[in-house]
Amino acid sequence: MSFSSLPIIDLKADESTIVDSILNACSTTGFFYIRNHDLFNAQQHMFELSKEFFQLPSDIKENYTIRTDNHGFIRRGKENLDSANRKLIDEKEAFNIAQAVSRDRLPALFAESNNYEFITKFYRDCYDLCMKLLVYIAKGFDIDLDYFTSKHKLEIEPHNIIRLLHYPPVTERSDESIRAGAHSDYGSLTLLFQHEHKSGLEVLDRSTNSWHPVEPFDDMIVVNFGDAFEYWSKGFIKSIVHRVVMPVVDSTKDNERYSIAFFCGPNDSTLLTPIPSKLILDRQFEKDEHAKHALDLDNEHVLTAGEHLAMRLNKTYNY
Ligand SMILES: O=C(O)CCC(=O)C(=O)O
Ligand SMILES: [Fe+2]
Repeated sequence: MSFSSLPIIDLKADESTIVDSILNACSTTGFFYIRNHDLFNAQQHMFELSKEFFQLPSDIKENYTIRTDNHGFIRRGKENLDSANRKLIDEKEAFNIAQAVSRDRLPALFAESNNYEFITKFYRDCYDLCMKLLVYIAKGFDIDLDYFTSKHKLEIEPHNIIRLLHYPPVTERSDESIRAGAHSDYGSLTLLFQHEHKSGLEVLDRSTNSWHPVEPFDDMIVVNFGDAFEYWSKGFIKSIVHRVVMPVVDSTKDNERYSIAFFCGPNDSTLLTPIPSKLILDRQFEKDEHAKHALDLDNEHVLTAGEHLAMRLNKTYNY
């Protein structure tokens, strides 16, 4: 398994194969594809809704501007995912849908009964898939099977976000912009749905400082680990740095891109302390440049997932 051919995990394989291959992905790339999931039709419908939403006039979209609860619309130019590089502006717009948000915080398109019901079900399916993966990961680390799932309780305060992303067409390429700046995700797991085979996503191999493209297979979900796992595993699992680069401009090819991310995050009070696994018992946390920048490792006080999330969001948005 390597960055030039990211691991593919087949959810229809037998359990021990899945557990072994996820553990292998954990210790190598931190990014993998999953195949044979049941979300393809739902994902296509979610993309249709997303396209309809982003076609609305800006003033309507801006009625739902993001607030500190991380729910709402993020206009083009508002977000800078690479908080270490303030000059690069992200050429994208996004809509974050917080779980269990009240209907009046949703645009009419998403609040409409059938669509609301559909989005609620899509949410639940993405959450359930993440919980399934968390059980496999716990098995791989030989710890209690509910070790991770018990930190993602829906009835406390769910920290899951569906994020619809739209990267508008590009007619001129500029070195001053990027589609999504280099960053790691802040929670535990991310599911990323790609669409119409539009590429641009790249992952960083932190050991060699080299970028590798992630091929867009629409029928496979890309999964990556977020910062919580780097803390929990003392860096055995890396929260992988990724970005979306500008497309090559070719007037014969449409380069508009849509993607959808499902960010799964632990409950606020979850401690970011090492998991009780023999696999990492004697491990020393490697503090490379990214870990120093994104994680608060020199602090004596043990961070909670809520504190970490607040710190990362503050660096990303200026509300
Ligand atoms: O659009 C993509 O492919 C990636 C988006 C992403 O990494 C993010 O929003 O965190
Ligand atoms: Fe990301």
